Amino acid sequence: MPVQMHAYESLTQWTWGAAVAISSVLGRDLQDKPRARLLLSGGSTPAPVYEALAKAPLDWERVDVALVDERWLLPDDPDSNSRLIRESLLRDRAAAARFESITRPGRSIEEAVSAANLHAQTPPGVVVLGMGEDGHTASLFPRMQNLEGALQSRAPYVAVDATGCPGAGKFLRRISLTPAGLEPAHTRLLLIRGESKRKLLERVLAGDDPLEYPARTAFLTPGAPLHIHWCP
Ligand SMILES: O=C1O[C@H](COP(=O)(O)O)[C@@H](O)[C@H](O)[C@H]1O
Repeated sequence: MPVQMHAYESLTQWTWGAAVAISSVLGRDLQDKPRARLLLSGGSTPAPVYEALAKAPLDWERVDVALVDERWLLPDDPDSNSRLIRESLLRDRAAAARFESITRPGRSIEEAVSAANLHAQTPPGVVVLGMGEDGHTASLFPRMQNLEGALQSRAPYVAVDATGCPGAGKFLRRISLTPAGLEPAHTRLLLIRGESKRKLLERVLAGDDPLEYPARTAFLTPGAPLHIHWCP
């Protein structure tokens, strides 16, 4: 299985280990190409890594930062993934990066998906994924209506309706990266913390049905190996 586990003893080691891993790949991309493209997840886990990454001595003006997924909220909403990334990453040196929010005032959800798909014509370099306690990744939730359609979509982003999925909380309408959007990335990371996610990860890695645990798309989708960064 194309999975590499990076287990750390502490939150500090995890934070810096993951941040250094991301920044070294971005640095290599910037040596080879005019611009580097980084896709980031939101949620409650990755902020410390983004804060550490913001200090990396990169030519951030040449880095495009975009979202793996977004809740159907305006980009300034405190619960939006955009806001999380603005506050945790787009500061210090990384303040110079170019950020693409998916949602915008006046944009319909269809327009937001089209805009995300337009941007996705430039393939991502690095994709940072998360995993919820229910085994979702991006905004692909177990038992979500038309999950199969999202998993098989040829579009990099789709709109989803997570009605009936407890893991989505009160954020039911969302826009999500699909496996087709993940596939072209040359580097994939999964950032997780805590014992319960470690146990869940064992179950996720032990099977091959993405409908049961959509987080399996992180390693089942053809392409780059998955680097899992975990700490207690
Ligand atoms: O809703 C979301 O959840 C996942 C996992 O989040 P976490 O709070 O369990 O770390 C996240 O990766 C995704 O971007 C977000 O929209």
